[in-house]
Amino acid sequence: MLTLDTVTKQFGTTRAVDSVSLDIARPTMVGIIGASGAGKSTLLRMLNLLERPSAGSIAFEGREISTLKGSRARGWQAQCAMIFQQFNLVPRMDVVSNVLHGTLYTTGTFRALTALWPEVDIRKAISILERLGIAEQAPKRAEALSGGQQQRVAIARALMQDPKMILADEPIASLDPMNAQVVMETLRTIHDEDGRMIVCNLHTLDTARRYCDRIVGMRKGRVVFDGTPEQLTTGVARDIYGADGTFSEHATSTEIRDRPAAAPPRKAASPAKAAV
Ligand SMILES: Nc1ncnc2c1ncn2[C@@H]1O[C@H](COP(=O)(O)OP(=O)(O)OP(=O)(O)O)[C@@H](O)[C@H]1O
Repeated sequence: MLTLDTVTKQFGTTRAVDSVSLDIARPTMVGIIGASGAGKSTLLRMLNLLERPSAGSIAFEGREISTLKGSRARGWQAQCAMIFQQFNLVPRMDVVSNVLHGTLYTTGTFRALTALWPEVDIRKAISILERLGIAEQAPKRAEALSGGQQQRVAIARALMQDPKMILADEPIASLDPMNAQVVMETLRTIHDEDGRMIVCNLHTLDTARRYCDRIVGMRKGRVVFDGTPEQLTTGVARDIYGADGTFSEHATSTEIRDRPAAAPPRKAASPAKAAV
């Protein structure tokens, strides 16, 4: 499904991503972990063409995407929605218009400039907001919402694209533990219910273990771990982070492990499942 073959990204003398090869055979929830500067964001940004590889290839369903240009590149970006740590909403615009911006890859900017959204799109946007539990926020300005609500608006905007894959670059890094939990459960539910691939950069080990089927550990641009949550032991994590014996998992924890039993149904991760 998604195949990276010796993908490298060089910025001047910095090799941000170094010969990364990954094969993800079916929609999976993948977590990418690693210390700051390990290359996680650069890897994600290459997947949706915000950056181009210096070498190597990225193929989705057998089609090379890293060399796509113009409308073909935009077509791929529509299938490969991205959400960011800082939400990237238009703060003074109402929530539903922010969500409708998710259609721009397919409809062009004219709609946004004129705000002439087709009723069918408005209904779709509201139904996505309902699904994410924030429909009552639809008329409010985005800036009036909490961080967790804003990130759910960003997820709604991504879903408006009906993407095959959602890329999330540190989606909970700006959120408190409760909002982080809501956002991660939202992404997991979208994965479970819609069968969309989700690739998520995460700073916190407990979050990666809890929500992802497969975890990729990066260090200095290279993949140094690729396995299941169960295989991500403290010793392995210490290697990924290049830490010594004083390494404490607590330092990378969002402390959302002990949430009450209100979690949505979650597929159990298994070695067979993750080995894709
Ligand atoms: N546009 C750029 N120009 C030059 N160097 C860059 C650029 N983007 C990233 N880098 C460098 O590439 C390396 C990897 O950065 P990247 O942001 O991908 O790491 P990261 O693992 O996502 O880090 P963080 O968790 O802090 O976001 C770093 O050394 C960074 O300074």
